[in-house]
Amino acid sequence: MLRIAVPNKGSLSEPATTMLKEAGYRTRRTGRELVLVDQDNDVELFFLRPRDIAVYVGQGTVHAGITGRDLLLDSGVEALEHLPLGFARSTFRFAAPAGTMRSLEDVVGKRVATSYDVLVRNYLESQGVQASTVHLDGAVESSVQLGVADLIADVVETGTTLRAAGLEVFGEPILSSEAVLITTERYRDEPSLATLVRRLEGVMRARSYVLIDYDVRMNDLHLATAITPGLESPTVSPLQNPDWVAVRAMVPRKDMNRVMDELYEVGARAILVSSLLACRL
Ligand SMILES: Nc1ncnc2c1ncn2[C@@H]1O[C@H](COP(=O)(O)OP(=O)(O)OP(=O)(O)O)[C@@H](O)[C@H]1O
Ligand SMILES: O=P(O)(O)OC[C@H]1O[C@H](OP(=O)(O)OP(=O)(O)O)[C@H](O)[C@@H]1O
Ligand SMILES: [Mg+2]
Repeated sequence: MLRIAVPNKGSLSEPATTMLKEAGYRTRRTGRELVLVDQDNDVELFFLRPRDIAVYVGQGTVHAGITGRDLLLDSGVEALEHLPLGFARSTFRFAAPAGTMRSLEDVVGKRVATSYDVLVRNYLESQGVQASTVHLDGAVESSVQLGVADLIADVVETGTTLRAAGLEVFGEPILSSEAVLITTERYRDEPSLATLVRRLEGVMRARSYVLIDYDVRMNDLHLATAITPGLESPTVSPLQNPDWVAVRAMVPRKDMNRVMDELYEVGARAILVSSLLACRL
């Protein structure tokens, strides 16, 4: 039975559970359930702290897990990033009181507060910068004002937390992070893991594509299908009126409105867009 570690708290927890649910797995009924056996899918889900997931996976006690790329790198564990999952996207950055620091050179000899000490120390070392780190569990943004550090290195999504603390990012991003499915060399080729991966990929595809249907005059078909080439080739079906055909194709969700405008321009009508529930391509 495939054992999968799932974040039980924090920013990763809810989207990870939603994604597994969309991939057809059972979800826990209460936040207190620690283990869930999903007999139908032959998997066991372990709800663990996001920070600990790389450790469990690295030890081989679970076959795979969902965590953040930043947490994986900070764990120092030799687990593999198997599949990026496209949610909980963030950057990991240095920040200091507005206007005080511009580049990495300004970090030399300073105290950097962070919850990700290993990640930060490795980065500083790779850049040849000598500085010390101060470990804090969270709310790192307050550390400068409270005098325990000169700058911070932390997760930044919208930047709202930084601004509220009077801080400003500087220098290059240390890392771009998102949720990732991790495993180890030992289990990477397990068939049951491949099934999980295919299902998660199916969810991501279903989220990033929409299905578009429209009718178009036979004479304009080549113009319309050039706009919606689909993945392999669009489906073209006859209509009762022999001058018209119906077309169905997949379109990237982000392009949906532009594609509808362009189709309308070339004479397509009855343009319908629907969401996909799941897909296997
Ligand atoms: N605002 C955010 N936007 C996107 N991802 C985030 C955000 N905050 C944290 N993350 C991601 O969540 C993971 C951190 O997990 P963590 O358990 O620390 O979540 P959390 O929301 O910080 O919860 P808590 O602080 O309550 O433990 C990291 O991969 C991090 O990049
Ligand atoms: O750029 P923003 O959109 O403001 O998001 C980034 C903030 O979100 C996370 O904090 P969280 O709420 O998890 O609190 P924590 O510091 O206690 O982990 C992260 O540690 C940043 O503080
Ligand atoms: Mg946090």
